[in-house]
Amino acid sequence: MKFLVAGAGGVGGYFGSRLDENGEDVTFLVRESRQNQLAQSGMNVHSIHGNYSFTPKTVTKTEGSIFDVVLLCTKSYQLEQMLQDLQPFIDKETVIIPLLNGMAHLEKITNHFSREQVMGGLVFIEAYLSQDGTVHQTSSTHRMVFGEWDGTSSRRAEAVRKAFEGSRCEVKVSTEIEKDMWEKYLFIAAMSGVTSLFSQPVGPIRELAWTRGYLIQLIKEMESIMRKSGAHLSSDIAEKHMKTMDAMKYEMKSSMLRDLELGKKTEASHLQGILAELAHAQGVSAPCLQTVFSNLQLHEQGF
Ligand SMILES: NC(=O)C1=CN([C@@H]2O[C@H](COP(=O)(O)OP(=O)(O)OC[C@H]3O[C@@H](n4cnc5c(N)ncnc54)[C@H](OP(=O)(O)O)[C@@H]3O)[C@@H](O)[C@H]2O)C=CC1
Ligand SMILES: CC(C)(CO)C(=O)C(=O)O
Repeated sequence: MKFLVAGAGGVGGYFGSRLDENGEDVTFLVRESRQNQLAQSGMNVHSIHGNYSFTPKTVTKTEGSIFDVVLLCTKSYQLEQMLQDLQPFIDKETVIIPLLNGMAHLEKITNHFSREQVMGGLVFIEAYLSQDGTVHQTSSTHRMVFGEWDGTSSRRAEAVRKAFEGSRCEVKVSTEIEKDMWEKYLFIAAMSGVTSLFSQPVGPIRELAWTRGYLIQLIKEMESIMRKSGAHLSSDIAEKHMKTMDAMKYEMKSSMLRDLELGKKTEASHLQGILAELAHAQGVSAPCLQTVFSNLQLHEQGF
């Protein structure tokens, strides 16, 4: 099975490297500057689950050949360019597994290719690239979840699962991938929202009564907006997410907060922005969400 990892950043670099370490045929679709960096220094993963370094196979958008599976690992604001760049590597048998946070990317991908070619996917991990191109992986959780929209256990899903079997990361096929994605979306939109608003990791926020209360209210607002839009979420999802945040390491940051600290663009429109639009369309007031999103918009405008 030939894997193409589209985007060799934190997520793509980590899961692609674990596949390579597991003896699979992995190639990274990168831009020229990352290709040069990888040719010179190799792919280096520094992880609490074990380091791994190797010389990866890379391609740029001009060097097309067909792949069996694409792990799509860009930021949401890079997606449209990536979908165009991916075209030469994909035929109708290729399966695409997007690992982005959120939900809004799905329509763009299925419009560009087709719904049959796309499975649902998500990751729970803290991973990022440092300046020298090293992939740092710092969370105890390093899980990828994916699956068919109708929940069936297809041959292609099983083949992907098998490729990861025995690797150092955790990979699971879900029978409810759409629900899993909405639930992760709720989690990350709230967690990235509060960590960015208060410029703090999750620890101090969950421990101060006022900020904890704010986080709980934000989750409730977002949950209600999602349910009104037709999302199926577990009845106790808010409590489950608070439990997860309580169990996270004190210093755990969202990738959005890390991006803000580096003055980088964020996925705010894709995560909180879409929810703010839905709230507006539903005619509901969502003051915590609006504050979180306004904060992110001000950052994007350079304030
Ligand atoms: N990092 C994390 O811990 C987690 C991230 N996620 C989600 O995963 C997704 C990816 O995040 P993350 O890995 O952190 O992002 P990164 O910015 O670390 O990685 C994205 C990579 O994609 C590359 N890229 C973008 N467009 C192209 C293109 N057209 N051709 C080739 N390469 C391209 C970028 O390269 P370049 O530098 O050249 O732009 C970059 O290396 C996001 O949606 C995020 O929300 C989910 C859970 C955890
Ligand atoms: C919170 C975390 C690390 C959990 O996977 C995440 O999804 C992100 O920061 O984008």
